[in-house]
Amino acid sequence: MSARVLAGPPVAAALLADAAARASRLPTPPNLVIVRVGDDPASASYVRGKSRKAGEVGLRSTVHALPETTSQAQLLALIDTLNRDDDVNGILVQLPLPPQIAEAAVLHAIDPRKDVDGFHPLNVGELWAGRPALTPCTPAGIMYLLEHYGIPVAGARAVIVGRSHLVGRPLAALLLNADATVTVAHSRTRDLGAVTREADILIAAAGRPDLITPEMVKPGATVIDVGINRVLNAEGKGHLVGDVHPDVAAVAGALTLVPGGVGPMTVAQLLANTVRAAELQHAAYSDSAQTDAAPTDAVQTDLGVAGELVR
Ligand SMILES: Nc1nc(=O)c2c([nH]1)NC[C@@H]1CN(c3ccc(C(=O)N[C@@H](CCC(=O)O)C(=O)O)cc3)C=[N+]21
Repeated sequence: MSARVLAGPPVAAALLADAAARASRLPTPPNLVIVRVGDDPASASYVRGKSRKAGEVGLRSTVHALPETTSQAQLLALIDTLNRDDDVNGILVQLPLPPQIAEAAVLHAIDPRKDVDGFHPLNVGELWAGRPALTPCTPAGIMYLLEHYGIPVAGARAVIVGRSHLVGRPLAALLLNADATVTVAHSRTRDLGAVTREADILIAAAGRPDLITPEMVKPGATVIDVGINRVLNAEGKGHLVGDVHPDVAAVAGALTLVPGGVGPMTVAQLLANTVRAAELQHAAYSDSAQTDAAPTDAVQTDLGVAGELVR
């Protein structure tokens, strides 16, 4: 292997340390609520990881594990309760959802100020308008990783393979906002290799093992592997592989591995987003407490109320 390995865990640790420091400056530890529907073991395992990390950096977190048979109305009712609860700063509904629940209805229902996944259409729109507030965790984590390792983005040719709402689309917006020249390729792209060979930064986010082979990579390029594919090895044991063939390491200048690359960044960014959401909520409340405060004798009362709501 000749490529430099862009390891995720140490960078995730830096992001988490920053989130923990910011959390400690808030009047109360930020509170993340994770909702998971059904019993997909992978989902359960990711959610456990997110919740454990939250505790490690001084955040509060609660997991609601709902049965596979949960109706859309039941899930929307829970989201409504969480939206109204001032003690909840962030809400994440783990995807995918069972077929009786329309994903779009759920993502529309989450209060955009508590949308730590950045999937609400308001946050998606702000991102594409270049005014991001809460941005999707995997793409934001990738941007942090690139910056941490000093990979130049402005002016670079970036090619993303995959156009999902979780990764490909929002990452295209973030790279564009950071002045890259962005191409989004997908399953219908003609001559994929010709497109990917243009990339200074190649992002594989298609969910297909070994999709990116060495001849598809420009020598010296940075390759970011977002694939999370569970495959069986010769002994029938399950393990995790990305979308990038291992031999790409001989051609690329730098690359991430799976596991140990983008995954840990996703979790760290989720907690950073939760702290960000809490900061924005507290700031919005202090602003309105200042502007709404009536002069003279009413001030004391308003501050008292503020003190109570902010906790
Ligand atoms: N609303 C929502 N938001 C998400 O952010 C979201 C989601 N739904 N659904 C599923 C995907 C997947 N995802 C991962 C998070 C961490 C790792 C991770 O930590 N991976 C470790 C290995 C974990 C292992 O060994 O299983 C690594 O790559 O090193 C992977 C995948 C978040 N997702």
